Amino acid sequence: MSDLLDESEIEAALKKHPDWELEGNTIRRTIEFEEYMEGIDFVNDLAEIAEEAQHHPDVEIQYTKITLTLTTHDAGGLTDADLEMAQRIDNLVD
Ligand SMILES: C[C@H](O)[C@H](O)[C@H]1CNC2=NC(N)=NC(=O)C2=N1
Repeated sequence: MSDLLDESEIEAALKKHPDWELEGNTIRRTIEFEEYMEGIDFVNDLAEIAEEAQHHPDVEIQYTKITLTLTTHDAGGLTDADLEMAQRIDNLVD
């Protein structure tokens, strides 16, 4: 089982990933796209990455606004797997 991150590790991670916010035992990022299908294409690209990593964000689609929520369900909170996926998502967006 992955080790849960402690408060200082989470604080450091959020400084490294300023587009993400702590929400309980998850981190969340919202991305606004110009067009609906741009967001859908992004979600499809992300799904490939998540499946390869076997670490899947929760995805909320609100027209052109995509909200991603990361937590490690098997561990009941945030782990390094979430930080690694947050970095991969940031790379995909940039
Ligand atoms: C067997 C499979 O690797 C596990 O169920 C994976 C799948 N994707 C996952 N995604 C997330 N976010 N948390 C998990 O604990 C998790 N576990």
